[in-house]
Amino acid sequence: MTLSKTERKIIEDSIREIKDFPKPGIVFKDITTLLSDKYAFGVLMNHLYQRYKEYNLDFIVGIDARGFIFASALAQMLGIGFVPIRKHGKLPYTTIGEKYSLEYGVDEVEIHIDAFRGQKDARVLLLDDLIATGGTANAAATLIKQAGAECVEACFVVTLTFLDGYKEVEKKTPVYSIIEVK
Ligand SMILES: O=P(O)(O)OC[C@H]1O[C@H](OP(=O)(O)OP(=O)(O)O)[C@H](O)[C@@H]1O
Ligand SMILES: Nc1ncnc2[nH]cnc12
Repeated sequence: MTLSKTERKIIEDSIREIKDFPKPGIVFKDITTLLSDKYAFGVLMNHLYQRYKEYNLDFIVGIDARGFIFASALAQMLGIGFVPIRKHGKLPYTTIGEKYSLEYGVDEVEIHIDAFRGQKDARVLLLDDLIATGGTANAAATLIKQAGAECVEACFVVTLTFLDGYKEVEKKTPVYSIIEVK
């Protein structure tokens, strides 16, 4: 299920760019303007539905916080479960954690140990709004495996291809990007 040039442009044009946020030199891709545009959000979610309905998925995993929006919506459309990967200290039950590098220092994401409800080799899609350095997505893919599931693909609405983050994730799992920023 391919996305037409027109559909891709509708999605691309709906994402606002904020220069120098959160710090000088960063061009922040603001997806709030995509979400509030019912047409663009619909084009995106319909494309994701058409693509992933054939994947025989069991769960969609979303990453805290922007990833939750797309992942939970898609899980409902596909009629399957949603699983959150959260920043350290936010999940209430027993967790597995994975540290990753940021520009300065380290951070950690976590998943509930029973996130996939005991289902052996559950087929999982990892979905996030954006991949930059790949630290977050890499850690998330590791956690999915450690929690006993198979990450069949990692999908990003926006991939910053001028950074190599996505290449690291591709070593573990296929990567699918809607918008590539060169
Ligand atoms: O590829 P990376 O360099 O790891 O960066 C990508 C991550 O950064 C953003 O989340 P952020 O941590 O800013 O959290 P938020 O969704 O709560 O804003 C984005 O939503 C990704 O999850
Ligand atoms: N340029 C960017 N825009 C939005 N979210 C980001 N997360 C990391 N880099 C980002």
